[in-house]
Amino acid sequence: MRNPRRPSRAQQRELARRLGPGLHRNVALAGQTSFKIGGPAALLFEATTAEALATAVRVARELDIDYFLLGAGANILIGDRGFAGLVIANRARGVSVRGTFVTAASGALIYPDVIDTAVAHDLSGLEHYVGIPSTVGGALWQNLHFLSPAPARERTMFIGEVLHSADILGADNVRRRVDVDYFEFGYDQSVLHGRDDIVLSATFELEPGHGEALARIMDENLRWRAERHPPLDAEPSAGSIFKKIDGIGAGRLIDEAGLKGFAVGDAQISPRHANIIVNRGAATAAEVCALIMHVQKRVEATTGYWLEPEISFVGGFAPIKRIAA
Ligand SMILES: NC(=O)C1=CN([C@@H]2O[C@H](COP(=O)(O)OP(=O)(O)OC[C@H]3O[C@@H](n4cnc5c(N)ncnc54)[C@H](OP(=O)(O)O)[C@@H]3O)[C@@H](O)[C@H]2O)C=CC1
Ligand SMILES: C=C(O[C@H]1[C@H](O)[C@@H](CO)O[C@H](OP(=O)(O)OP(=O)(O)OC[C@H]2O[C@@H](n3ccc(=O)[nH]c3=O)[C@H](O)[C@@H]2O)[C@@H]1NC(C)=O)C(=O)O
Repeated sequence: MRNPRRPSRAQQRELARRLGPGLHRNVALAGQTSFKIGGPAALLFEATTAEALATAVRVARELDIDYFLLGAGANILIGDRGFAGLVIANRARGVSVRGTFVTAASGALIYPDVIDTAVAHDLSGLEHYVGIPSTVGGALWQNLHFLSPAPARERTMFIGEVLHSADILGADNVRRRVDVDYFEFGYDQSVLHGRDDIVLSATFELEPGHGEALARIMDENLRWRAERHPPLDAEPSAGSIFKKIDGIGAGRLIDEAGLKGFAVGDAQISPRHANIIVNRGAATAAEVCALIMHVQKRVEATTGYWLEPEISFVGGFAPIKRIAA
């Protein structure tokens, strides 16, 4: 994304008039991301319903104000200079059940909001994604995935497999209902990457399940994550930093390059998982970027592969100090 522009006074006045309460100025963003990094938002609007979310996006577009839609902030790095435009924080979290269909507002957390509701109704299909920080909108954006249940764990399961339909605000500012095919899901991929559509709510079609079997899958998956990933509460991160290449995990390549534990300031390649950068306390976005560039060069030199970041970079970034190779 290009550096966002600061809205003029006239744009800010009109925005405040049309959005009313819920619009705040100069809001710290670091605490609203899983990385705990990044400067402030010049303007932030809290959307607590799908209607408020649609209105905020529509108004920002009509007033030509740069905006960013913030989900759980689990897959982004916000620059140290923050976001000079409007951040729309998606806090629309309602979830409802009708038969085997679960409908959730796009700001609902996959876990616990949606999974706990589904499991309480003995519905199966979403329990695989337990413990992953993501809103429903973020999950559709990236086609959230996890391994199939133990012991086989023979394939990757995708949230697109259980999506029935979604309500979106199209890039043309028109609300419509679309079915699963609209999203053109792939691995870490959906139509949303290339189109300015906003997911307002999603409906999942699940299967009747059994409480014990669902609980077993959730326990095993939580244990799998706890054994491999640094704990988010103690070691803030944005999950996997780099994409897989030709089915090869970036973690393996970074590990082979001998970079586990390597740090730039407080940004460190997790000693536990080489594809995760952890914030040891006061890491800046500039340090994370310097570390990312260092990893790219070292991995290319040792393996021939060029790693592409999997996370999104949001807002304004201070100049990055290069690390000597
Ligand atoms: N598999 C795993 O173990 C893990 C996976 N993740 C992934 O990280 C993401 C975390 O989601 P979350 O924290 O909520 O997202 P974020 O707040 O991190 O935003 C990430 C991107 O999602 C897009 N987005 C968010 N909400 C919507 C929406 N309602 N409609 C359209 N696009 C939206 C935005 O794209 P844009 O800029 O185009 O508006 C944004 O750039 C998920 O995709 C999840 O799959 C994260 C950690 C671990
Ligand atoms: C954590 C995320 O998603 C995760 C998701 O939770 C799990 C389970 O489905 O599969 C992927 O992780 P992953 O652990 O397979 O990540 P990769 O970095 O690709 O590493 C996998 C490979 O590297 C090896 N590996 C990993 C870490 C390490 O320190 N050393 C090492 O050798 C593993 O043994 C494995 O062979 C997703 N990551 C990506 C980039 O696809 C995320 O998106 O943020």
